[in-house]
Amino acid sequence: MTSTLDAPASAAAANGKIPVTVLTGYLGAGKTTLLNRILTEDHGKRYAVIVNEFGEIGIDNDLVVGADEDVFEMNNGCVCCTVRGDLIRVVAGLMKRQRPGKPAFDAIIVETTGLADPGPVAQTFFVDEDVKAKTRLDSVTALVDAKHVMARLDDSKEAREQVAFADRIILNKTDLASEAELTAVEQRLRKLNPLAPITRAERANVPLDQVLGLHGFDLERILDVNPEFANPAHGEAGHVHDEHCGHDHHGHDHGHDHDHHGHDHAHHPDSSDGSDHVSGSVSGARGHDHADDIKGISVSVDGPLNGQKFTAWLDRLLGEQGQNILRAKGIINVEGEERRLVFQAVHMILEGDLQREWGPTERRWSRAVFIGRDLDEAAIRAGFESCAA
Ligand SMILES: Nc1nc2c(ncn2[C@@H]2O[C@H](COP(=O)(O)OP(=O)(O)OP(=O)(O)O)[C@@H](O)[C@H]2O)c(=O)[nH]1
Repeated sequence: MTSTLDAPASAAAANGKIPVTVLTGYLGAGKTTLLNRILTEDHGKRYAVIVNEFGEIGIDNDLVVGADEDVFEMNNGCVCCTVRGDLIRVVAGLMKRQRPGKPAFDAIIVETTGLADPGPVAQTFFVDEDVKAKTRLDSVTALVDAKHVMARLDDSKEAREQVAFADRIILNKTDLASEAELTAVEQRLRKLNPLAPITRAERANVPLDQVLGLHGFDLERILDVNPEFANPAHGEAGHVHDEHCGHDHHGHDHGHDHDHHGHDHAHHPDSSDGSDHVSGSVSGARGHDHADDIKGISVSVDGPLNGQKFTAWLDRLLGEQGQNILRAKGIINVEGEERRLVFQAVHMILEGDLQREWGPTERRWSRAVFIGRDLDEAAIRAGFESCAA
C-alpha cells in the first residue's frame, strides 16, 4: 500500500503540473461528443486527448475531431492489466513535447473505454513517480446517459463503478428523458455517489469549467468543492435546497462560504450529526436498491479523533478492503492539532495532509465518506467512531 498520510506538503498541489481529467462514462454516454466540444471550442488552450480504445482497432480516434497530433491512442484489450504501462508511456511522450515558454499542453484529457473501471487510470497519477512529477490528477468526470443509465446501473458493475468513482457527474441526453425520470436518475446517482455534483447536459453542453480545472483531487479542496457531502439528495428528508442543488439549471457555480455552509447543515434538524442521512438514503427503501452493491457511506463524529488510532484504523481498513473501496475522502479533526487533516484514497493508495487551521466559527467535526462495493457499513461506522478521542 502506498501511504503518505504523514506527508508534510500536499502532493496534489498544483505546482505548475499539467492537470489531467479522466473522462469516463458507459458506452454511448456522450464522451466523444464532449471531447469534440473541448477540442473545437474557442478557448485558446491546447489540450491533449488520450483515447483508450477497447479492442485492437481504433475507431474513437477517428471520431474525435481536431488536430491529429493532439489525440493519442492506447490500444489495450484489457484495461485493468495494461492501462497503466500504456498510459505512463503516452504521458511521458507528451511531456517531451515543447511549447515556447509554456508546458506542452494546458491540460490532458484521458478518455477511458466505456467498459473500464476508472480506478487503475486514476491510480496511475499517484503511483508512477515520473508521471506524478509532471502531472496532477484534476478530476474524474463521469458522463451518464439519462435515458439508459437506469438499466445500465442494474446490469453493469462498470457503470456503477464509474458513477461511484466520479468527482463530477454529467447527466447527458436530458432531451431524451422526462423531468420525473431525470429526478429519479439523480436520486439513484446520489445514492451511489453522495459526493459528486451532478450537472445536466444536452449534447454534453456543459461549461468547460465544470469539466476541466475542478481540482477534484486536490486535497486542499476536497469536500469544499463537494458541498453536497452533508446534504441528503433531492426528494429525501432533510435535503437543503441551495445553489449547489443537482437540479440547478443556472449552469454556474456560485462562490460560497464553506464555513458557513457547514453550519447550515449542522443546524438542520435532520443533519445534526451528518452521519445518517446519506447512508440512510443508500439503504432506504425507495425503489432502486436491488442491484446497487456499490454504495456511499458517510460517517462523522462530532468532535476530535485520536490521530494515531484513526491512522491505524484507516491503514488497516484500506489494507484489508482496499480492493472494494473505490474512493474515500475525509476531513478529520485531530485531537491536539489546530489544522484539519484531509485525506483521500483510491483503492489502497492513501494520501493525506494537515492543511489550513480550523476557522474560529467552523464546526470542528470529523467526517469521511467511503464509496465502494460490498462494504460493511456498520463495521465502518463503528470503526470510525471508535477513533473518537
Ligand atoms: N439525443 C441525444 N443524443 C446525444 C446526446 N449526446 C450525444 N448524443 C449521441 O449519442 C451517440 C453516442 O455519443 P458519443 O459521444 O459517441 O458517446 P461515447 O460515450 O463516446 O460512446 P463510446 O465511444 O461508444 O463509449 C451519438 O450518436 C451522439 O450524437 C444528447 O444529449 N442527446
